[in-house]
Amino acid sequence: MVLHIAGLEGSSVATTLFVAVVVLGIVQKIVSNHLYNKKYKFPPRIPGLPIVGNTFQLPLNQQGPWGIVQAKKYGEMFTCKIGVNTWVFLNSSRVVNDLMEKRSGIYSSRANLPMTSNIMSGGCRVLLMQYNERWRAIRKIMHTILNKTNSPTFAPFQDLESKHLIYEYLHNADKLYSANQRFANSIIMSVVFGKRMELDDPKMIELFETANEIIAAMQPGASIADALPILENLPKPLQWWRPRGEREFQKGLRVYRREVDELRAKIKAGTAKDCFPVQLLAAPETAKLGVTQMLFALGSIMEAGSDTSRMIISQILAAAATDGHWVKKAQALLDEVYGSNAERLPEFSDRPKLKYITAAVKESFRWRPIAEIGVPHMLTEDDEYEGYKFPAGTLFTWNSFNIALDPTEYDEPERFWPERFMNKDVNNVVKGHWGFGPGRRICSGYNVGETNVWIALARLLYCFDFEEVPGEHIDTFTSNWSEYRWAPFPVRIKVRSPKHAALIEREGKVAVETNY
Ligand code: HEM
Repeated sequence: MVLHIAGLEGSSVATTLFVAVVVLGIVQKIVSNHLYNKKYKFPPRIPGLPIVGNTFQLPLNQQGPWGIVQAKKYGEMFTCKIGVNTWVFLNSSRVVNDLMEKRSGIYSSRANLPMTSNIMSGGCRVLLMQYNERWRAIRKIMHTILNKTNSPTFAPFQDLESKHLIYEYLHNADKLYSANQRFANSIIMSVVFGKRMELDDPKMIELFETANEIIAAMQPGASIADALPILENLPKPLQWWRPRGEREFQKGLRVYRREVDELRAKIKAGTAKDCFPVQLLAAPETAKLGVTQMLFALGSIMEAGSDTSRMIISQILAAAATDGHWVKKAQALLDEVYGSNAERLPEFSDRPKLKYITAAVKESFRWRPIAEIGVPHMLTEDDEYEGYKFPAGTLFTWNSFNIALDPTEYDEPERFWPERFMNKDVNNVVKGHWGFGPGRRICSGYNVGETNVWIALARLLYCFDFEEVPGEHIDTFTSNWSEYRWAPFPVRIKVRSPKHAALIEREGKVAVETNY
């Protein structure tokens, strides 16, 4: 027997080891499941298959509509099993508020993702980190860049880039998806690295590719190692998913490091000001956390800061083209403040007079949430709620699409209807919707995201009308907002008058020609 094993090919040994690990895992799971079911009590479960549970029932795309169907069937909460994890979906604001918001001290960690977090991100991507000291240190650093008191740092870049944006809409309307990307990316690159981005810049495309790789890998069932973390105990050479993960990690690191190196070279040549990354990399925290961690912190800001704002702007265009009633109202208000003969562009300083625009921006965070079924948070201690008993390690997510489109939560929820946010909380960016997530894991960049979208929307609506292309209806439930290589939907854009066109030329040209 010993001789026989010694004589086997390497691949047979791998298979034997793999089968042994899986069988051991299954036996262990059956025993622990029995004890677990006796001790804990969960909301209704979606029936699934043995071992894999509901892993392959959750679609990779269009998860929002799936979440709605399940919530209709099972009520305010339901449970499913994805990989080895138990997920509880929270389907109303009431339960999200009670658990993920009010008890966020214990509802704020993340699942163990051996592939996506440990290998592809080297454990350094803030979005995927467990709730621990490292996460706190990185959130603190991000806060110093992204907090509201830093708005004056962002405002001049948002002003410049949104002028550039309307210029692109006037001259390159067929590439507006690319213009939206450039706008969002260039703001964050200007603040963090002191440089602007060009339309279709290959470096920007590479950044979007890195971000998209991670989002795809995070989807439940996308990676066997994340679905069955026990596989991470296999010897490294037998982890067949590892080389791909390590390649992705190196690619991300190269993309982030390139920006820092470029900046350092400019500083050495005296062509750039000292700015945030250089101070950060020289700071004592960096020595503690390591250079790779700091590069990933900067990378996360670049990725998260660009992708989200451009998707929301895309959604607003779709909302404007498919339902013009709110556009007319917004344009009437903009005309009241700036005149209908296009003498000057909307400005941040007029925000108090433009509450309807602020409400429209809030509505864009609610309307078709980009994190369709939320982003799961892991419970770190056993907890009890309304007769249920949850063990530490359970994942909780806010069923975002379902809540946003539930008529018991919002009147006429399918409509893009800014009026719903015309109340005393209009200026509270996060109140009244879950677009930025709940509790302590709430999006770090919501102030920057909100102001990006605000200035873009005010200027786009003042200057342009948006219409559907005849015969090509935009389906706002199924459009792929994350598409960055081509337009996610067809839309017709018309400048409102020759005077508006002249204003865009005047202001936009200067912006396009500004270089630093
Ligand atoms: C404009 C629209 C934006 C939307 C709709 C959005 C949405 C979200 C959501 C849903 C999460 C997950 C929250 C959770 O797990 O509870 C998140 C996390 C995050 N967002 Fe945003 N975001 C936006 C803009 C931004 C911007 C502009 C930045 C940075 C410049 C940013 C940086 C981050 C980071 C770093 C995290 C990870 C937080 C953590 O896990 O601790 N986001 N965002």
